[in-house]
Amino acid sequence: MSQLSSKPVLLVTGARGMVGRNILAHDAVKEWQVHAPTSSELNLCDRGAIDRWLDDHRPDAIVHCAGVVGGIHANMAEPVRFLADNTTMGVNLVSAALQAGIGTLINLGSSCIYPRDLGHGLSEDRILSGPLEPTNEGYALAKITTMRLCEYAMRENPDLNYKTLIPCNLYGLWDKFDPRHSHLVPAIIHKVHSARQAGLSEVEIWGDGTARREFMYAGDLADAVMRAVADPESLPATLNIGLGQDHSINDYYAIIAKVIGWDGRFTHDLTRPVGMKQKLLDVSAQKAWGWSAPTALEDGLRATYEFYLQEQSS
Ligand SMILES: NC(=O)C1=CN([C@@H]2O[C@H](COP(=O)(O)OP(=O)(O)OC[C@H]3O[C@@H](n4cnc5c(N)ncnc54)[C@H](OP(=O)(O)O)[C@@H]3O)[C@@H](O)[C@H]2O)C=CC1
Ligand SMILES: C[C@H]1O[C@H](OP(=O)(O)OP(=O)(O)OC[C@H]2O[C@@H](n3cnc4c(=O)[nH]c(N)nc43)[C@H](O)[C@@H]2O)[C@@H](O)[C@@H](O)C1=O
Repeated sequence: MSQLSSKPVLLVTGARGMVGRNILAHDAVKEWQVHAPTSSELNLCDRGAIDRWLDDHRPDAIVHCAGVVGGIHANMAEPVRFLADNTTMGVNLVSAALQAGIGTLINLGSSCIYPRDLGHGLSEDRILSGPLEPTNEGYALAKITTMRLCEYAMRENPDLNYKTLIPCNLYGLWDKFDPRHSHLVPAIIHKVHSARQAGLSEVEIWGDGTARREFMYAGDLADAVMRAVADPESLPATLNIGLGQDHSINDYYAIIAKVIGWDGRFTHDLTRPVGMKQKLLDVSAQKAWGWSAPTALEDGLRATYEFYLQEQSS
């Protein structure tokens, strides 16, 4: 507990990113004295910098949102960086937290850590039960390494709460709309909006559009994270955070076109990578934890498009 205030001290890494900014916008942060250093203020690839930061600020809890993150195109373009930087950040932070005696760390995994061929019913016990999806294998290996390090730390010291939340795909305010880095939803928003502005009647879909994805509103994940960090004892070591339902890529394009008000046609570029055909999380453990995501897809998409328009006009 910091001497300056009666509130517990919380470190949020990656706080300038989509999940981090949604966490900072969450009402529950007022219960904490929050520190949200940028990567230039605290480079998680520098273990010494983390040791010094933790010694100076003595946080009571850490939420780890930092990472090299991007869609299928970004993962395929930079496998070395996705593996090396994400592994280094995760191992540095968990090891430094251990050494500094930090009791609570909420780590963010990703549904891409599941075997590529399971499709649905992805329950936490299925991790490492089969080969990974090649298009994001490096990123998945980094996520699995950090998750396992948290579990091993708790095995050695049962008083620790180093817990991993495994979110499905995410979209929302402060997402990345640059096609070089974006995931599906921000990519569709950018492409369909640009087509409407340019008076184009066609938008191209990568692949045949039959792959399926489970996209959760990032503001809802932030709610799950803030509940987790306030009561880490209530969590299992690893917990899926998902919706329990998914849509096809074609559906996402059609729904977003309706939200934007564009009624053109779609074409399919079959030369583009499609990644996992499906990765629908099993949310039984999440239900037992007593949480579910409240935001309906169309409402979340509308809020995200409004944010995109504001960003475009600023
Ligand atoms: N987006 C998604 O669909 C999903 C994301 N996740 C996970 O959620 C977490 C957050 O993702 P998201 O918000 O989308 O990611 P973003 O790319 O939006 O944000 C990641 C942040 O990480 C920070 N960062 C990168 N490198 C370093 C470094 N060396 N040292 C310190 N900070 C660094 C960046 O900070 P700065 O801006 O200061 O450089 C950046 O803001 C990640 O762990 C991701 O794997 C899980 C499932 C789905
Ligand atoms: C979040 C999680 O999952 C990520 O993997 P992903 O789900 O495959 O990422 P994605 O959102 O970029 O693609 C979703 C699907 O959509 C199709 N698709 C169609 N048209 C566009 C399009 O225009 N852009 C993109 N990006 N995809 C498109 C695309 O072909 C694919 O089938 C990891 O990178 C990693 O970040 C991770 O942990």
